[in-house]
Amino acid sequence: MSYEKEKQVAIDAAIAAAKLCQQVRQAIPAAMEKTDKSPVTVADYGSQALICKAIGDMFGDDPIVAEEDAADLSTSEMAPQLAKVTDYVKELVPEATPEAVKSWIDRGNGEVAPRYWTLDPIDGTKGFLRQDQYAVALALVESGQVKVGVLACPAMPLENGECGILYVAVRGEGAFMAPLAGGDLQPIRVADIGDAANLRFVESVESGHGDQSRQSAVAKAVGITADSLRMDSQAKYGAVASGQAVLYLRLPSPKSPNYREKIWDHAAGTIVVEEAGGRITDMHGKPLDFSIGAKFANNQGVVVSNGTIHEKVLEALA
Ligand SMILES: Nc1ncnc2c1ncn2[C@@H]1O[C@H](COP(=O)(O)OS(=O)(=O)O)[C@@H](OP(=O)(O)O)[C@H]1O
Ligand SMILES: [Mg+2]
Ligand SMILES: [Mg+2]
Ligand SMILES: [Mg+2]
Repeated sequence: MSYEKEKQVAIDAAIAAAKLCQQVRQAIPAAMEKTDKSPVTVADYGSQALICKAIGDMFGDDPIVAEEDAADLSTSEMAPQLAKVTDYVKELVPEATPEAVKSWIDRGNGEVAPRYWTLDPIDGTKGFLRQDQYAVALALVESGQVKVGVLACPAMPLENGECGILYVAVRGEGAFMAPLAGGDLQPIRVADIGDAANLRFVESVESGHGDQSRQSAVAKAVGITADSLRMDSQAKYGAVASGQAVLYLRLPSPKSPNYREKIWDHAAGTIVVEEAGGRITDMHGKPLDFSIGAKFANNQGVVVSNGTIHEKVLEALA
C-alpha cells in the first residue's frame, strides 16, 4: 500500500509544529511540571494541538496515541497558559479558541489499535528548555508495524552551518532527510562499519534516562573507543540513520530499573533508521512491540545500530 497522503499530511503537520516550537523557544520558555514531575511547556501543548487537528481533519477515524493531555490545562489557574498556547496555535490556525485547542490536544488520548498514529509533540523537552536538541516525532502504525515516520529536528546542524533537519521514512521506500526550512528530500544511509571516523555511539544527555557506564562498556566491547555523542531526543535516531553514529544505546537506568519505554519516544525514529539500513531491538534482541499499548510492556532497553554491529552488541549485553 502507498502512504503518499499520510506521509504528506505528517510532514506538513510536523513542519508547522516545529515552527510553533521555535517561536516559543525564542521567548525562553518556562516549564510547567506534570504529575510525574517531568517538564512540559506551552510548545508541547501547541505542537500536539496542531498535529492532532491536522491528523483528525484528514484521517478522522484514526486514533492518536500522544504524550500530552489537556486535563492539566483545564484548571482555572492554568487559564493563562491555555491562552498562551491558543495564541501560538492561532498564528497557524486562525480559528483556534481555547476550547478547540483543548479538544485537539485530547484527540491524542486514543488507544493502540490495528491502525493508529503515535505522537511526541516535543521529544526531549529538557533539551528544548536547555536550547539543545529536541524533535517533533510522528508515526503511523499498522498491524504493529511502523509504516510512516516523520522527525522534525529544528536544532540539528546541516552541513552548511544552518540548523533544522526533517527526517522522513515510509516502509519499503527508504529514508530521507531535507532541510527543515525547505528543500528536496535526499536519501540517507547508515554508516558502514569500515568507516572508522563514524565509529561513534549516541546516548541521552540525562543520566537518568539510561545507564551510561554500562552503555560505554558495551560500546568499548564492540570496538567503539571514542567518547559518546550525547544528544537529547529522537535526533539520536537521525544521527544513526544519516551515518553520524553507528550505535544508539538506551539501557535501563539503575535509578528507575522498572521504567518502561513509551511508543512515541521511538516509533518515528525506528522506521527512519530501519529504512536507512539499520536495525532496532530491545536489549535482549527482541523486536519492539508496537501492538500492545503506550508502553513497551514486553521490551526492556533499546539498541539501535547500523545493522552490521548489532549481533556483537547483543552478545556484549548478554
Ligand atoms: N527513567 C527514564 N528512562 C528512560 N526514558 C525516560 C525516563 N524518564 C523519562 N524518559 C523519557 O525520555 C525522553 C527523553 O529522552 P532523551 O533520550 O531525549 O533524553 S535526554 O534528554 O537526552 O536525556 C522523555 O521524552 P519527553 O518527555 O518527550 O522529553 C521521556 O519520555
Ligand atoms: Mg515529556
Ligand atoms: Mg519523548
Ligand atoms: Mg515529549
